[in-house]
Amino acid sequence: MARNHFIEVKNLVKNYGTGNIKVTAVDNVSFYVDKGAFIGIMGASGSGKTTILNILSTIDRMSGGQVLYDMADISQMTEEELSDFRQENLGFVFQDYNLLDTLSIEENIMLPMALCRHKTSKARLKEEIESRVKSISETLHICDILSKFPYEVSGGQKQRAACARALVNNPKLILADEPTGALDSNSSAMLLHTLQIMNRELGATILMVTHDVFSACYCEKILFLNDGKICSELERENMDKKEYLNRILDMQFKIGGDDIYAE
Ligand SMILES: Nc1ncnc2c1ncn2[C@@H]1O[C@H](COP(=O)(O)OP(=O)(O)OP(=O)(O)O)[C@@H](O)[C@H]1O
Repeated sequence: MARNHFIEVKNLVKNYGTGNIKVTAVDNVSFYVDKGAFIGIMGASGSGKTTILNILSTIDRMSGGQVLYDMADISQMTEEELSDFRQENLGFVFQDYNLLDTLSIEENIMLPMALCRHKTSKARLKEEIESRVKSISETLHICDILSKFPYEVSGGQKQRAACARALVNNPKLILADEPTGALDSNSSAMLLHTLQIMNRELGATILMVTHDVFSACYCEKILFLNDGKICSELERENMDKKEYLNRILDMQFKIGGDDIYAE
């Protein structure tokens, strides 16, 4: 069944600085993300991956072009509208988890819902929050650590808690920036599996920046960036994992993405 374009990025430009010190971090980039897709962005350091993610997350403003979410142009929104938009539509997973050490895991997960300006009554909101935290924690297998504090749990558990927090508001889009960057291989695999559950079972659209080919294998499509431009795209289609992995490695080698072939 055909899916709707959920995000449309049209001729996106981002410049930092001015005059002689102007850096074009994103140079006329266009792409789309379908509802329910799991898309990866890869490219060498400095190629503009995080800048694109920051613009899509509305944290950073674009210099030119358009970003449409379900046809709504975010460049036309006021700060207040952007803040509501973020809270209602987006979930974030970063490399460094961003959990607050003074709150328990459960309180960390609840935070976005508590901050959301809900129209429901306080009693109803409490009920809603508790049932949502319970169901997400079950899905992500973290029920047994809810009362602990972030410093009392492992990196992988922290990252799953961060995923739960990203998902608690039922966001339409999860933006993940190097989510496995600080994890060992077991925790990485668990986190990627978690993202897959978010995508397949909970219906979230995912856009993930990664340097890691094994993480990229989880994406149905990968955009490769070079010097602020999309230089190539790769879709998994019917490829098996090994073939997909090899194609990603080849593409990285071609664009000089990482020193994976270095001696
Ligand atoms: N706030 C800023 N001010 C000036 N230049 C910036 C700023 N942020 C990013 N840049 C520049 O924009 C370019 C793209 O940076 P960006 O962080 O998006 O790359 P990246 O692909 O995410 O890199 P990495 O993989 O190392 O995180 C780089 O040349 C970077 O130096």
